[in-house]
Amino acid sequence: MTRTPKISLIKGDGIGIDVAEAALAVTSAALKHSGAVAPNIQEIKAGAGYYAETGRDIEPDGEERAGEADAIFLGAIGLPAIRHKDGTEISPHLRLRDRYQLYAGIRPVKAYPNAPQRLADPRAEGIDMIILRESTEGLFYTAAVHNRAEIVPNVEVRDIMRISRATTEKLHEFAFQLAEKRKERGKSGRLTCVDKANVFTSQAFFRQIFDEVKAAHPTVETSYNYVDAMALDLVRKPWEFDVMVMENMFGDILSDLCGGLVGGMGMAACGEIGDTIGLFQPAHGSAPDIMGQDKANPLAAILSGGLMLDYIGEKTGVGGYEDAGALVDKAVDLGFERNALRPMEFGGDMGTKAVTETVIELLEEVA
Ligand SMILES: NC(=O)C1=CN([C@@H]2O[C@H](COP(=O)(O)OP(=O)(O)OC[C@H]3O[C@@H](n4cnc5c(N)ncnc54)[C@H](O)[C@@H]3O)[C@@H](O)[C@H]2O)C=CC1
Ligand SMILES: CC(C)CC(=O)C(=O)O
Repeated sequence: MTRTPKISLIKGDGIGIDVAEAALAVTSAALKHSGAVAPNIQEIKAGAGYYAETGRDIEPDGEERAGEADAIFLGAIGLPAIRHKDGTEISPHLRLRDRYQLYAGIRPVKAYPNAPQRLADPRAEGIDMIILRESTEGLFYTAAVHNRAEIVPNVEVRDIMRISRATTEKLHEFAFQLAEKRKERGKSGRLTCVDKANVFTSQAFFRQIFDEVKAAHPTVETSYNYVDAMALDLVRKPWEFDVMVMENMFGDILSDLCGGLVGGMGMAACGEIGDTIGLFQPAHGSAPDIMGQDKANPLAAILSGGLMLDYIGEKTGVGGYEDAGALVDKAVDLGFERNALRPMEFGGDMGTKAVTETVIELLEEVA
């Protein structure tokens, strides 16, 4: 008998709540079209709003329960007005990344027709690449939520850039396999190691492990870029890149730059994969400047939902999930081709609900 996949749902704060609901509506419609069994969804309360009410950033046992599912879906967490005494924000999702070792943060960057290309060069229309952001260590290793920084109150604070062999080997292996898969699908499959190996020993170690893993993947075309030059190249010739692998903080920053290249953060999907579970969320935050106004672009969340269906299908073998993930991508592709998806985020006339309803209608056509 087919088992029922389980999803842990954390809606979070601000527009995170709206886009998570949009992603659930779309994924549930896609699963119906592919004839798959509906997942069992268990909601977990967490976030800045929850902290303001209860003094906890996630409900009791929430971290453990999140990990009992096949996948976690998260809207966004944080509200700048709600902070800890040390000035940092509420971010229990960083503990989830750490606890479940979600080391491979996949962030697709794709230019769609009729969405704004921020670069005048016509080659920008072909942007289709992936940022692979290590998501458990690097400079986030001492994120305040982990309580690992070296602090001399009011005198000095040291955050640490941690690059471990165990995590970095897995990350680079994932990167090479991803590059190979993309080459099979007709992309260039070129893999760029983005680091700061000219200055930091930790980053030279990151590159050393890249070279070691490369030896087992001789057919993958590789290159190196220092992170500062990478920022330059993402503006002057992003079409030359396919998969870029980097430590956590570099990936955090460059993925916003890449979101900007293809329209805005409402286009920036994300899947954070570990050995036993994956967490899927849009790469953006709670966008307090537009929350409660039906202005958020839900497509980053919807595309992240598509990534989640694909992941659950591959992980559990339950029928219809991978097909449903592909349907979500097809519906979004068709919507942009036809100019039927016009999010307010880039000057369109469609709010969160209208974009979501349109994707659901398009699913009927592509199914
Ligand atoms: N993974 C997460 O949960 C993240 C949470 N945050 C938190 O979110 C809060 C706001 O952070 P910001 O730095 O303002 O980043 P943000 O990503 O929430 O917003 C940056 C800009 O992009 C716009 N934007 C973001 N998503 C959008 C969407 N789907 N549709 C249309 N416009 C969108 C916002 O309106 C804003 O102008 C903070 O509390 C921050 O800590 C920030 C980034 C990631
Ligand atoms: C608010 C942060 C915890 C979110 C962030 O920057 C991230 O996605 O890593």
